[in-house]
Amino acid sequence: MLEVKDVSKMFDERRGVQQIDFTMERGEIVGFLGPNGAGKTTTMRMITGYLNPTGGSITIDGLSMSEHGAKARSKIGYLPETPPLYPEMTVMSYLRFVADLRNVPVREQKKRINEMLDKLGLHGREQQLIRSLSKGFKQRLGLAQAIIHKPDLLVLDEPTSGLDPNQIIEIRQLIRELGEQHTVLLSTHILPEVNMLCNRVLIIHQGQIVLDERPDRLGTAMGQEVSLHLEVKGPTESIIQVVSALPLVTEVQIVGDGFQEACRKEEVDEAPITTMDHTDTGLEGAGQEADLAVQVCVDNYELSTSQPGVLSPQSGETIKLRVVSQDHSDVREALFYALADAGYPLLEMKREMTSLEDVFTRLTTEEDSGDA
Ligand SMILES: Nc1ncnc2c1ncn2[C@@H]1O[C@H](COP(=O)(O)OP(=O)(O)OP(=O)(O)O)[C@@H](O)[C@H]1O
Repeated sequence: MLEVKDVSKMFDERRGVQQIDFTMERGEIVGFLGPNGAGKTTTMRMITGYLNPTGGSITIDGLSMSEHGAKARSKIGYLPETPPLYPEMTVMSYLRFVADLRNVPVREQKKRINEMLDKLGLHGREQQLIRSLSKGFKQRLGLAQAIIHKPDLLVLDEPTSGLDPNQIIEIRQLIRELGEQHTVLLSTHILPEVNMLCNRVLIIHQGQIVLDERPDRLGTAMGQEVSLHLEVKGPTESIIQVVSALPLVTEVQIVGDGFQEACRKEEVDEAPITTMDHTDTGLEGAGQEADLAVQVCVDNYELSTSQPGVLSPQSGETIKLRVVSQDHSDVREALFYALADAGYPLLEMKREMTSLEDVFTRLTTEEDSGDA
């Protein structure tokens, strides 16, 4: 529904945005992140038609912003960083004013304004002067002016900035609800807000998009392995055999206390992490005999899993494993059933996620290099 293609806006040689390229599909809530001065507001102002790009094209629902500006703008609602409110107007007179401005048909205006009062919790404040509203209520009114004409795309520039924690929760809830009916582009400096609200994240740095990814795939995008952490009850070797026999499992590590305990029993030097590589077992399908060419490596000490009893914690003991799968495939169900079938209770399983904070810091603190 939105296509931003090769869009640039240079204010001078250094400042502005260069060759921004991304699309948004209907129903998406996209978080737009970047350090101060990265180019978020400039990009949003071009998308909403407030600023003309120096190059590239912006299309909304097939309508080019440069050729069909008014029609394209009618499909967009925009809440700038500072809501465009008139302090001397009452809430009601302001809503009438923006309904006119946004060409809401006169016969529909009363109903539409009522919907806005309902949706944004503004009932009872119709006659209040805008200047006497709290910041949270001003933001609600700002959202009302952005959606009064039922736009397809909602562009929100730091909508929770400057609000107190309660107001932030309220506005986030409103954004979540609005996201059910509108496509939303949301800029923010609050990274957890993106995890809470968005199904995609764009990071802009020094005027260029440096990341476009789903929040749950950040690790993959950064070339990091996605791994599962398991806690399983039962004998170490047998559990390792069961887990490593799964065809898509490529690596198993024993982590944490269980293994240290097992090592001490055998008077092996303390080694909290072991690695078992299963990349080349030749397994092709589930249920096949596993050629357990698997070794548990502890520093220079190697233990073959085919020698039973070498690592055998007492019954009732649990082990913690880190499991990596081929091409980040989802092996959670397979692990669950394999361990259940083998009679080893799975006590915990969680995915190790790369945090948005890590990714943001890595992508936006690099020096201004030639290819930045
Ligand atoms: N009207 C303007 N004239 C000159 N330079 C400008 C203008 N507007 C923005 N800039 C510059 O363009 C760059 C991008 O600014 P922009 O406001 O888009 O960043 P931002 O990511 O929204 O930052 P913030 O998070 O601080 O709001 C900055 O270097 C800024 O100084």
